[in-house]
Amino acid sequence: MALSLHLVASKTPAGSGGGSRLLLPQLRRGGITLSSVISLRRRPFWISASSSSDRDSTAVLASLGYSSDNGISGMIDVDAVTEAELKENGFRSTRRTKLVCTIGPATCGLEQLEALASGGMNVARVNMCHGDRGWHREVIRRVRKLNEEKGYAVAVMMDTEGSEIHMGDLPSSSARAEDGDIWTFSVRNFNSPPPDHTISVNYDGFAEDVKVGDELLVDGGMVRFEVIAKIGPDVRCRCTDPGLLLPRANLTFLRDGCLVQERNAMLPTISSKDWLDIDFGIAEGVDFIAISFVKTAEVINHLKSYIAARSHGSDISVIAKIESVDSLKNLEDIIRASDGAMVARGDLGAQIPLEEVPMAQRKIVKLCRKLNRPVIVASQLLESMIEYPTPTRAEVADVSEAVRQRADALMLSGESAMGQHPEKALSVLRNVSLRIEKWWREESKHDAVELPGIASSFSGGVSEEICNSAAKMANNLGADALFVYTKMGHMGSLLSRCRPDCPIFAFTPSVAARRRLNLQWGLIPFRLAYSDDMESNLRRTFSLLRARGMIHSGDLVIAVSDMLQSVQVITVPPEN
Ligand SMILES: Nc1ncnc2c1ncn2[C@@H]1O[C@H](COP(=O)(O)OP(=O)(O)OP(=O)(O)O)[C@@H](O)[C@H]1O
Ligand SMILES: CC(=O)C(=O)O
Ligand SMILES: [K+]
Ligand SMILES: [Mg+2]
Repeated sequence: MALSLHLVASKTPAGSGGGSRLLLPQLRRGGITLSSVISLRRRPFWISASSSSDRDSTAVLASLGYSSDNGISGMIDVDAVTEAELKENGFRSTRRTKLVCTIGPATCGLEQLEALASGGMNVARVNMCHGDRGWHREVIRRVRKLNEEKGYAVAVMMDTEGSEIHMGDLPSSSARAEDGDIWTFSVRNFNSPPPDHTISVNYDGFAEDVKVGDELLVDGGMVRFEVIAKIGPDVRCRCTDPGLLLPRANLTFLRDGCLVQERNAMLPTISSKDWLDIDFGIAEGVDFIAISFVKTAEVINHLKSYIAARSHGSDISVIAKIESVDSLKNLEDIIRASDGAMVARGDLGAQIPLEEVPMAQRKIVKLCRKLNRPVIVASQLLESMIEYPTPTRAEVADVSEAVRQRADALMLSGESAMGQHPEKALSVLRNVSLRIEKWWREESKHDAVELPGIASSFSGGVSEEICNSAAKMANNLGADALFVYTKMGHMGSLLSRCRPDCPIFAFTPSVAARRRLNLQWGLIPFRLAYSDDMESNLRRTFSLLRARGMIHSGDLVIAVSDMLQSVQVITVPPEN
């Protein structure tokens, strides 16, 4: 199909020498209202520029159809935190890295949830390993209630238990294993809490699978035991690396220093309990389902068909947790099949040598960016803050590195679920993200990451090219913001993938798409009904955002739309 492009300068400001791209920033600073439209296929490409006296700009706006209302009216939805941040700091310095908080006993109350929401939590995660469905239902409903009543836009992620081996509940919230202590790991069913120094294990084959001499790792090696005897359903172990035992902690075992994996192959990635949890998640309308211990792309495809059949049009994103050797082997296929990925460093560090985890993280983050899937870096980012009010310098360096790698999101686990300082931990993530992002921009480190074409259709290819060009234009012109009108969020994600210097305002008519966009780097999602008349959309958006003090006349905006597949460069006009 031939694309014909026409360039028409509709009006040239006196003395400006025309509307060349390099002149655009000067034109703007010189008080010139300038707009250009590049439209592929359905419209000619044209650029117009005018001086910014009110009358002239009004004339240009009128020529753009700005004065005609197309009948769509109503409000724009933006969350309370974003609005406050935009007003306070101006939108250039809004946070680009998104934050996920695991909700547990320390944060499940309405007030605590609100403190996290107002502290910048973009996604609340509930881990189905812990608590019962009633508990999780209550948390999800509280988050929704806060969204509805207080104007937050926190998305909900449900994380499946998976069928890996883990410990059962403990008589209290934690127990300490000391060096040389003898503990019994048992597959017996205990009706009440197990006796002292005894831990129940969820997998019936456990006692058969382990051998005397094996090393048993709790939580990826936070505590270690040596198997010293097997007596029927009981496995007696001696503690070799002391530490804290937490309820439902994951168990792995090593034989001659190597991970024992046979049993993994026997168990399904999604257990029968997980399927019930997934039904629960669909019924509660969660935004993301994170699948633990993914081994292949098939399981993701299967789950996505299942969700499509059951969720009646509502769209739930499936996040693949990369936390096993198998998932690393099939990484690209898994990420292609999923809607996003999580670098689940906790369990990953139990399956591969710890010193390999940073490389795996980097590889996963890069690949997700290439394939345009949001990626979350998770586990132990601020582990010491479970207990202490300030992080270690090493933890801050770790968070900085994830931000520098431009991961879409960072996640708190125990720090927010059961720690002493959930809000402080969140504020550390927020402050470090802001600082490192600012540093990155000051250094003007435009990414050298090569973004391969990923579209499977011509139209998809056009969207991709438009977003790549728009992001580049925004960087080169020093634009204040990118605007993207995106029905399902796809164009929004393509822009996010470019990691441009300016923030991306994403307008979508869908409440669910808006919440999902919350997981993606640099996107500020708004809900807005819009028409296929871009000029009118822009006029409305400008007036709605200007009225709320979120943009100002004179700001340079690059607008992209998925309906027209167009790019427009426009200066926010003065109020009429
Ligand atoms: N709903 C909950 N109820 C009680 N404790 C919880 C809950 N959610 C989390 N926790 C506590 O917080 C700790 C960290 O939570 P998180 O969900 O990140 O566990 P994890 O073991 O790292 O994740 P995963 O099980 O997915 O590998 C858990 O070990 C548990 O002690
Ligand atoms: C988050 C998670 O599942 C892990 O790190 O293992
Ligand atoms: K889990
Ligand atoms: Mg895990």
